Amino acid sequence: MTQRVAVLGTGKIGEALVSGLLRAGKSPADVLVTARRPERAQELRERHGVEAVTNEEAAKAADTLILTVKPQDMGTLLDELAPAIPADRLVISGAAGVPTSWFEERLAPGTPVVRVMTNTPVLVDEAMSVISAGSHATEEHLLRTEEIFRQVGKTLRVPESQQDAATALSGSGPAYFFYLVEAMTDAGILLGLPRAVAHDLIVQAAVGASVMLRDSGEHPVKLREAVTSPAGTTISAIRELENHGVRAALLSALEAARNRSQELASGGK
Ligand SMILES: NC(=O)C1=CN([C@@H]2O[C@H](COP(=O)(O)OP(=O)(O)OC[C@H]3O[C@@H](n4cnc5c(N)ncnc54)[C@H](OP(=O)(O)O)[C@@H]3O)[C@@H](O)[C@H]2O)C=CC1
Ligand SMILES: O=C(O)[C@@H]1CCC=N1
Repeated sequence: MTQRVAVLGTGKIGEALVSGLLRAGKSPADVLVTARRPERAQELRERHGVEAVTNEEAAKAADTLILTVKPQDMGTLLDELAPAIPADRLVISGAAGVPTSWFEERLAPGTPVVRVMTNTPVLVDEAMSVISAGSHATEEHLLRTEEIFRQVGKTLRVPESQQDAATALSGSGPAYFFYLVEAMTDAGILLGLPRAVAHDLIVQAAVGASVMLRDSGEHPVKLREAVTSPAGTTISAIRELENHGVRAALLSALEAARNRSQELASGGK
């Protein structure tokens, strides 16, 4: 990877990506960042040894521009940036909801745009980055995008029509697991365990279950059945989950996340 990459709007996801690229061996000289507050720019310089520049300077100096501001801030960023972006730059949007056509309408004709939905496991090189091409993005642009995001985990190409669903499952996905761990740790407290013990037990159960899901090749139903003994403890818990409509709640929750992603299509509020 010899090209220069700029991350514009280096917040949580942008910084996680920068740190991942540097961990993977990219030279700090080939990574530019932008921030809207001077103290944030200074923090990024000190933490990562990268150059913090203005959005306009980034657009001139980098071949690949990765936009990681919030969807609601994308309009302001594009107003400032669009006139400064040469049409040969690859523009990658990391924002939820906003379609590639929205960028294409604002950028010079023919500018290649790729939409990527990654997730916070970028921080531990276990991200899933879901990638879709805009109408001017070629195979070369997709390969360049995959090369960047492969440094921090897995990548998957999907048609852009699937991006809002992918955002609901994968972009937001880690939050659901953190929420479950938090709730199950509380349950441990209810059962009289010290918080630290409850936390360690649930986190290790989550890690073990995740590795089995990824590596065993077994369907999750089979894995769950193997835990569920006749007249045992697990089925007693599962009955309560079913009584409380947890499966239905998950269907509704992910549908709501998909719907919210659709609402963000125009940099929604
Ligand atoms: N968090 C997540 O799990 C995921 C987030 N995303 C997407 O990533 C994007 C960023 O999310 P996240 O990292 O959580 O948000 P953050 O608010 O942490 O990061 C956005 C950053 O952009 C900065 N910013 C805003 N406007 C400008 C501008 N005009 N010029 C320069 N910098 C600017 C903000 O500055 P300031 O610090 O001053 O607010 C902030 O630091 C969103 O579009 C989101 O949809 C995608 C996948 C997962
Ligand atoms: O909650 C959000 O809108 C962002 C996008 C996916 C994960 N976090």
